[in-house]
Amino acid sequence: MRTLNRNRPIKEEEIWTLETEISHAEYDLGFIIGQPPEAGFVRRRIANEAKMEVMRHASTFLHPSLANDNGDWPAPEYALVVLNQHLPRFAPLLWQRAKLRLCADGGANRLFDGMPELLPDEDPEKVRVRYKPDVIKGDMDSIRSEVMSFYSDLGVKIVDESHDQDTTDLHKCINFISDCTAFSDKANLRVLVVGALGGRFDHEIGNINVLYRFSNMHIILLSDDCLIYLLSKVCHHEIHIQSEVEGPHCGLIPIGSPSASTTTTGLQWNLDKTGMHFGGLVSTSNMIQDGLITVHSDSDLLWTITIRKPS
Ligand SMILES: Nc1ncnc2c1ncn2[C@@H]1O[C@H](COP(=O)(O)OP(=O)(O)OP(=O)(O)O)[C@@H](O)[C@H]1O
Ligand SMILES: Cc1ncc(C[n+]2csc(CCO)c2C)c(N)n1
Repeated sequence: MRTLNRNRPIKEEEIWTLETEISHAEYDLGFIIGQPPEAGFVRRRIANEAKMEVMRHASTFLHPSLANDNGDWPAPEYALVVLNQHLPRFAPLLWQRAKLRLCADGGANRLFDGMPELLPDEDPEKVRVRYKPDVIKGDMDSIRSEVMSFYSDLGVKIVDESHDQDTTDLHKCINFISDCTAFSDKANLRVLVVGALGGRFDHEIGNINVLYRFSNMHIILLSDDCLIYLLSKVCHHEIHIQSEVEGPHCGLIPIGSPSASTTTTGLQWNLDKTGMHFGGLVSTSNMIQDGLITVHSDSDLLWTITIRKPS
């Protein structure tokens, strides 16, 4: 291979040749055994893709008996954030699974009012004491005073950040979880956010923005009807469908930036190195066809899937 003379500018055709030589070297090293000898830069991309990590996703937290069953992979740990919207019917299940529980400001009202409604056979006061959050955090303009007093009397940590009017209450809660040392391995932490979808569109977009702002964390936004999370372009993704609790409708949305190439398997309408952008193709009303969905893309994508209603 030639060496470059760094004292003179490199011409475009020379870069191309250099790329091809690098690709040949990688090809010879066996990164891409079996690939046809196409143009060098194509081989190099394939080589890079072959080295990408696979991230595995499974909504076992919604399954009544499977919360920690993640196959051969390490069991996930959960944190729960309750937002200021109607509490979903599966909130008690997620609560039981979570190691850390937060309410974002008015989310505390929803917990206070909603848990006794979801458990109507029990004494409301006992339910409220049992479902006591670890932290209530936000700018505190929505929590009712009696709710604040009730939880502070129980020793709940209350973090008033009313001085910050530039980040949302959800953002403030995720900051708390991000700084929390209670989790042994943040890579196995899943942050479940209930009440995140439906309702006010600006809030929904603010919640989705938090997925991008904290793209190094695994945050799952939930409503009664569906869940969404971000599939980062730096990994290949395996989504293990929990068909008793989720599906069949799903979508892949290039919300942050367009994708020039996305490839999927396991869907009714798969993509094969297909581009997606707003104003062009976005994958909505797609359907699960297989228990395993794979996705790889040159762009971050939102994955969404419906949550089944109890029959
Ligand atoms: N209608 C809604 N749709 C989606 N998310 C919501 C909705 N209402 C509230 N939230 C979420 O719950 C969090 C707490 O909401 P709350 O009503 O207590 O405060 P807010 O003053 O409306 O929100 P913020 O202070 O974050 O702007 C919000 O940060 C947001 O993430
Ligand atoms: C450009 C811009 N738009 C809106 C807000 C207002 N805002 C954003 S997040 C938030 C919630 C605080 O809990 C509020 C009031 C801002 N600061 N900057």
